Amino acid sequence: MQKEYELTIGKLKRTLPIIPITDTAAIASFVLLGDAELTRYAAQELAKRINIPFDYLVTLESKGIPLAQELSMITHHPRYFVLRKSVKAYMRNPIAIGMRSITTDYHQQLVLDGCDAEQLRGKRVIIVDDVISTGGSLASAEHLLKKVGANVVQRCSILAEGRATSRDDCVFLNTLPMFAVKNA
Ligand SMILES: O=P(O)(O)OC[C@H]1O[C@H](OP(=O)(O)OP(=O)(O)O)[C@H](O)[C@@H]1O
Ligand SMILES: Nc1ncnc2[nH]cnc12
Repeated sequence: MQKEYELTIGKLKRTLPIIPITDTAAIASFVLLGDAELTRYAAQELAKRINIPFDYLVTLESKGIPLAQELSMITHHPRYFVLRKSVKAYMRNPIAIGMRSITTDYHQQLVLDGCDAEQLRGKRVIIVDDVISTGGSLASAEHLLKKVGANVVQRCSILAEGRATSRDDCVFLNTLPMFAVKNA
């Protein structure tokens, strides 16, 4: 099996290791955390593609957080919200729903602090994440936001992977293929 994948995002290039995630499938591992240069550049490029007025960006713990931070500042929206993957003791009236994503083989949850939910009610929000793959994380985020009365007006990510590459309801900067594990 191929060991690495050469990713280009505009003027930047990264070499991603190809990592098996099941007996039959592998992904090019795109870990944004720690890559400040790519985070800022991707946020600048996504900002150019946001084509609708909005009140808040919303992202998912964890790899979406630095991207949402940069994008919030670039678009002059100093407050953004993070959907967490566990309930924390400091949350007030947390609201949780189930979630599945391609990188995690167990059922996870997505959690919104109740105070954040109050602020999001009736607002126009854009969901931002680093990668959309099965769409499971995005679907759960959207479900949770609708449940609290927020209006999702756009979805954006740096990359669309596998089946998400044909989605026309998300803005993304490039695509990532999935890989077959040959000796499966
Ligand atoms: O479309 P999906 O199949 O749901 O995959 C996309 C999700 O997977 C990644 O998160 P991950 O679950 O790896 O968690 P992490 O960001 O906390 O590492 C990524 O940041 C997305 O949120
Ligand atoms: N290729 C990838 N790398 C890291 N996290 C991911 N989540 C979904 N696809 C991913």
